[in-house]
Amino acid sequence: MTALEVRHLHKRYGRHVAVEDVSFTVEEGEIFGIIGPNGAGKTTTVESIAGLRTPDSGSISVLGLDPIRDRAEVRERLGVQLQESGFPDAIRVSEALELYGSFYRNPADWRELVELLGLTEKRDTRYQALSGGQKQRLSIALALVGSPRVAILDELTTGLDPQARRDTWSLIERVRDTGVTILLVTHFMDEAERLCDRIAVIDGGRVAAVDTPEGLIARSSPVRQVRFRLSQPLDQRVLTELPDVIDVEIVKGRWLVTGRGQLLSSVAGALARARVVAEDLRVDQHNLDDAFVAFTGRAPESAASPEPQAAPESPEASERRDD
Ligand SMILES: Nc1ncnc2c1ncn2[C@@H]1O[C@H](COP(=O)(O)OP(=O)(O)OP(=O)(O)O)[C@@H](O)[C@H]1O
Repeated sequence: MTALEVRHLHKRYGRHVAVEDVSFTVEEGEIFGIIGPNGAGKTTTVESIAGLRTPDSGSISVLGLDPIRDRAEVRERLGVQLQESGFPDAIRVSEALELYGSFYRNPADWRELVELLGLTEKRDTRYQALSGGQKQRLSIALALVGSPRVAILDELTTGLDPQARRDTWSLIERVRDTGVTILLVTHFMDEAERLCDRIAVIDGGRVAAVDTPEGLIARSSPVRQVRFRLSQPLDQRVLTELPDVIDVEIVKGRWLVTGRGQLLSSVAGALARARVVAEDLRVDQHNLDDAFVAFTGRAPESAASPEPQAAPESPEASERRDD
């Protein structure tokens, strides 16, 4: 079943067009990523899905509901962790979870949530005394406290150290395993590649591509290279005549084979048939950073902000912030 459907979303702030034309669908149970340069319209898109912005045109469906018209129902089914939401310093972890839980018809058992998120020992700790990683985990717990079927996570691991980021990724996979569909906005290509089933690349308020991480990488760069040395001489035609091979070069005894498709297995098969052994074999791997550059013309902005401030929108705070 389709969890989210965005069709031709268009949103402007005054005369400035933030989202020109964005369409995508997210299936239930997916972790769906949104990546793109600063100012591309990612946050405006997810805030529109959450009912915090009113689109100028286009349509949005959240589990078959309209975020503006069916606001109360959508709020019950959609958990939101957005960028730069404030949270009172003195509130304790358990108090925050109980308070937020009280806003929903079917709140999750917050004790189970603190356990899922590794915060059991911090349940009586005040917000101001939590580390960046613990604040982030609390903000995820708060986004999940209403037992949502869909969760929006915006800049999930910005400001976290590498270990805390990896811990958060495992946690998100555990949350998905409980059946929650996740829409993830991220600046980190490693995060998107590791977590997302599919990704939309948004650039200049439009969708540049939607695909699996592997699909985006392959589409952005169908050409691959294999490098190796050979212990015995080999007639170059053994490789140049392979259908996947575009070019073969030998530089200082090192073979460099450029090609498409299943290049590595084609080359390995040909070498095995010729009974020569490749040494020091390397495959030049493209990754999502390369795909990002190919689709947007810019390098990904992955600089983390020093102080994570994320906390989810409370239902009160999430009154529509329309301009
Ligand atoms: N409330 C607002 N009023 C006016 N312009 C806005 C407002 N919010 C965002 N914008 C502008 O709309 C465009 C899209 O912003 P948005 O925050 O959706 O992009 P983004 O892709 O999430 O960017 P980032 O990665 O930097 O968070 C930007 O040019 C931004 O400056």
